[in-house]
Amino acid sequence: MRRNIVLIGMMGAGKTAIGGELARRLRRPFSDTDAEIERAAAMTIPEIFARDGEEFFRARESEVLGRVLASGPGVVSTGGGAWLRPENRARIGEDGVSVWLDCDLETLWHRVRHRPTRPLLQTPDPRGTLERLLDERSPVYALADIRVPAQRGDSIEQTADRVLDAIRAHDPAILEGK
Ligand SMILES: Nc1ncnc2c1ncn2[C@@H]1O[C@H](COP(=O)(O)OP(=O)(O)OP(=O)(O)O)[C@@H](O)[C@H]1O
Ligand SMILES: O=C(O)C1=C[C@@H](O)[C@@H](O)[C@H](O)C1
Ligand SMILES: [Mg+2]
Repeated sequence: MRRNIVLIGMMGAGKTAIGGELARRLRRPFSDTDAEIERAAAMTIPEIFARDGEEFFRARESEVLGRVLASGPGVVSTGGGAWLRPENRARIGEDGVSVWLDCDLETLWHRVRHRPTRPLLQTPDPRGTLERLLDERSPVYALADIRVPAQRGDSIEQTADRVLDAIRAHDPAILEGK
């Protein structure tokens, strides 16, 4: 049963912000896998990357994702890399509808450039890194059930409206089911 609404996409696309808005509107529990990992580890994501490495983080991410999907129906915001692992995509497909918040490079860069909270962007050329990640990942994000454009001109409320319209068009039962 496709119970959960699962937001995927690049860092800065708005998964956390839009996910919280959707959960409030639908009165469903909201989970953010990055926040759950930080809470369980009592460390920030940059600290986990620095101490234990990306592979360790990815393993925790898959565990947390499985746990929050099983506890649905809810709204789940994933970390930007979660959808890239085939096992995570399969798990999301079993228990949720995947929604790609598709955001352009300029908007992403505008949102993430002043934040030191994304370890993958701690490179000599963070904008170039962001662009490369966007190019590499977009074909994989495109495997999501639903794509919603999420550009800078749109408010969080407008993008949340678009997500709900797109889910309704895809399968209205997702919004009705408890
Ligand atoms: N229209 C908008 N849609 C989404 N986010 C917006 C919008 N306008 C401003 N923002 C801000 O942009 C930032 C979006 O980042 P957010 O943390 O939601 O992205 P994310 O996809 O969860 O990234 P990550 O993968 O790093 O967790 C937030 O600070 C949010 O408040
Ligand atoms: O895009 C990514 O790979 C990441 C995005 C963030 O949400 C965090 O999950 C972490 O910084 C990695
Ligand atoms: Mg987030």
